[in-house]
Amino acid sequence: MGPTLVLSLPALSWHVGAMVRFTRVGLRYPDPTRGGAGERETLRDLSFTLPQGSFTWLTGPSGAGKTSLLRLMQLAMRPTRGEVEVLGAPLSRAKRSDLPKLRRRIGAVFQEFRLLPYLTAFDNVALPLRLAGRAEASLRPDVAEMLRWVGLEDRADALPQQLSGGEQQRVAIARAVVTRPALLVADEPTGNLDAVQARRLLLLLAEMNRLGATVVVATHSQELIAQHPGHVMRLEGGRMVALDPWPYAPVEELLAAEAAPLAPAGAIDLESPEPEAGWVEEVPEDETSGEASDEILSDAVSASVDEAPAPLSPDFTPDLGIPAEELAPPPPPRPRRSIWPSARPEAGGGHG
Ligand SMILES: Nc1ncnc2c1ncn2[C@@H]1O[C@H](COP(=O)(O)OP(=O)(O)OP(=O)(O)O)[C@@H](O)[C@H]1O
Repeated sequence: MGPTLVLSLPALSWHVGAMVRFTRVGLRYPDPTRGGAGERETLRDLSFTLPQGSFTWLTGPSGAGKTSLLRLMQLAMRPTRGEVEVLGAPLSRAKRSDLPKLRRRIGAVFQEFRLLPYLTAFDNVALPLRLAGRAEASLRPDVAEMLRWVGLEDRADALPQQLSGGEQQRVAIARAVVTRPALLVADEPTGNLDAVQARRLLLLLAEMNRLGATVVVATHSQELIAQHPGHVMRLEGGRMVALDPWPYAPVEELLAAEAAPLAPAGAIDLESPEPEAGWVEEVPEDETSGEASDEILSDAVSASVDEAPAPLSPDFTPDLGIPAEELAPPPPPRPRRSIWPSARPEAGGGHG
């Protein structure tokens, strides 16, 4: 037998491109009682790169800054200092008008589910596809497929208020992934789920990753982390204290970042009213009213669906120790257009 070439997947991933790059990022929330000046930095001096196609667990104690970090990755707010680059676009140079387009390629699941209360589960999941202009006939099977994946096929007609917290969370997850985002960020996505549903969700995230999405999941659950290989980034007090198993930013890059001048807080060149440091442009808590919410939601959750995708792999059977009877079988292959890509986009060389 000839010599075997062993490639480090993280190294390979690095060469195919960065999905997320933070360079000396700091975040300080404005304190309205102090004229907008923040009391303390929530995130401090974060520098790392997440390669395309990687799967990263984000962990750390409550208040460490995990949600804040995910919101920066989702482009829901800008940092107080440093540079955030997502999907190849440096936020400091992005125009405000560019942000919705970028955000459409990012799927996000946060602890507040932000479902539209007047839409059924089906319509909540279908919304980003409709906003992206998908024809009704083609989107219906995809939405049904997603609802099956999250185990809610028989609750498609229920309104959010008729669903349990865990069911609402699963609708939010289905909505985040139905658009096949290039980057998927999830904040405690199993927080309201029982063990079986949590494992099903993990299968879904793993499948998304296998199909090319870069996935970042914040969780307190070491049990969840142990169930799926991924890189582990640990935050404490807004600082990164552990990067396992490989350094996210090459040394040369960190050194270059040290030498480069930092963008001062507030210097980001966005069109129209300059936001305050920690500016947040996101879906409001109260989404009880119509069109305006839809418009905002379109930025928050919709994604372009301009490629002809293939179905979830029918032979997808990751071994997570789940009894077969606990899992509904993955949907059978169908000779139709579906939401899933046939190959990893842009040669994503992930791992996981
Ligand atoms: N909008 C905000 N305004 C002011 N301070 C905030 C805001 N959001 C978060 N913080 C503060 O920033 C710090 C980090 O919060 P964050 O939610 O990012 O942490 P976390 O690690 O996700 O916590 P948890 O695990 O409890 O969800 C906390 O001290 C929190 O109080």
